[in-house]
Amino acid sequence: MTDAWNELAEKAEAAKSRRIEDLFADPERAARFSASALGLHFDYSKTALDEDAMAALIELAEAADLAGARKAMFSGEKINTTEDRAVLHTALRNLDGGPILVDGKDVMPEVRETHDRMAQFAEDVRAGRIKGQGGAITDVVNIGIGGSDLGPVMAVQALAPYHDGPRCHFISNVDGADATDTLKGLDPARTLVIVASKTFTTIETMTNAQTVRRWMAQAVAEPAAQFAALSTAEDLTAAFGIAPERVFGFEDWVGGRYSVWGPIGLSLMIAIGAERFDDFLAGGAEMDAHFREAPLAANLPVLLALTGIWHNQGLGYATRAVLPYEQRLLRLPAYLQQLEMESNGKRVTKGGEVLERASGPIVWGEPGTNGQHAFYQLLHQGTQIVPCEFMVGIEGHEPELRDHHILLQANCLAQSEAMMRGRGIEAARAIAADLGFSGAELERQAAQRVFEGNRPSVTLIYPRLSPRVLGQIVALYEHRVFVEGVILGINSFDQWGVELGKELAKALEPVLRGDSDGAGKDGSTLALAKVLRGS
Ligand SMILES: O=P(O)(O)OC[C@H]1O[C@](O)(CO)[C@@H](O)[C@@H]1O
Repeated sequence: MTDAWNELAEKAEAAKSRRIEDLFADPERAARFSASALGLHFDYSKTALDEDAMAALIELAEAADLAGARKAMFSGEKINTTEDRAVLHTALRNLDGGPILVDGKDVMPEVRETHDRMAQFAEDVRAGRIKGQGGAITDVVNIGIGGSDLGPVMAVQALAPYHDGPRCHFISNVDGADATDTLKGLDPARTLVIVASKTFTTIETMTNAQTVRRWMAQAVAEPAAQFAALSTAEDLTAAFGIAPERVFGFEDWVGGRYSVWGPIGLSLMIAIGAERFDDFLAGGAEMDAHFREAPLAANLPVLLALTGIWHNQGLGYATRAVLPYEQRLLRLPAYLQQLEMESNGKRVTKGGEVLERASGPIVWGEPGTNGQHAFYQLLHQGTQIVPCEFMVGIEGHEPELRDHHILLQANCLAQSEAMMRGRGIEAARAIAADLGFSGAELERQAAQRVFEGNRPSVTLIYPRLSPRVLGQIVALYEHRVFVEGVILGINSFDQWGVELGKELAKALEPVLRGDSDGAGKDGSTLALAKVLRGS
């Protein structure tokens, strides 16, 4: 691996003196630095990558035995080594596929059985065969956090044009404002509550679940009868009082941030129906097949990962902006934050050695065009370089508003063009002169209008954002994170970094209630607690 990393460092050093725009002297560059599959088109030509750098990146992937790691994941090996678990979210979308063995047992019959039970339940709710105590279900409230919230919330919003079921709402934050504002206006007697928690112990979710049950109890005789649960912990769902036929279980080989494909996706299934949910799964399965079969140099998740490695570990750019030009992908950046940062934000390798390089970028973003009127100023002229990932659909869902869509696409392309080309001092001077400035003032005004350019971006183009296309995109990003993790040598499937804060919060509760003096706590924490207690 060291040789491959050294090789990459050399290529990155060489690239620093290169202007991306100049690489387009090669008329074939856009074709050679892009790839298409399954109707998706990924363009990475507006980066400083050249053939040599690409070869070094592919070599890095090969040196990390990406092909072997991929095979291990898909075949149910326990690649989550700290928790001794297989990683098989791909099994949840393998409905038409063959057996997958974990500890010698085929997991597919149970996956299919749970999927079919979910589908029956979802369709019964949608058709009014499963009712609330005041009539047909009009609203569904999903209570969950992290992976038990972000996947469904992102997908439900992304697929709004396909909703024909009850309205879906989401409560995640332990801030009582979330439950209060979400429940306002809902009829408890016609609301289905889904408690989504892999562990069924997460404090935020359990606190919200108790609160919502009390809200429900004020209006109906049997509040628990209007609850369902999605969890691996069936003993705890029973203790909460949820009937077994309303519990949809899954195994520990589904990581929270990879769980939208199974029971955690129930709210999505109720919103869009079982058939369309299956299209979403089919899209994910198509991406799985592509990831397994396409050669590395034409493999979309691999290419996305390699451009990520190039920008973060190679060139040292600390953050990455995800910029979907699709308002319905409003929550995709938050979803990807968890997917990428909880998976790869690690300090040591699988073997426990401290990482020698950055473990992954800070991922952030907002839909365009809104972001253009907010933070793009820094992307264009700020002193830090932020590689951008643009996303845009060939078509929207509003054919009657085609003008809007063309404007959206034009803005998306204009931004990546502006980032790459910038605007030199001569052009800036001409603008200042046109505005009537001269002499020293002209120079001062012109300097403000210079864009250095040479800022890298990649662009993903997709057909209309249908359930199938969304499935492809989500699986694309999952595998991208996997590839990056393999190259870095880390375990992308545990999340020990979230534990310490949870433990400390538990210990601080009595301090904030005034039941403990917080002996052993630092001075700042005690002083802040005192201010919060108002004493
Ligand atoms: O589904 P659960 O067990 O409630 O966990 C919710 C989230 O909390 C985390 O464990 C992190 O705290 C995430 O990995 C997970 O998605």
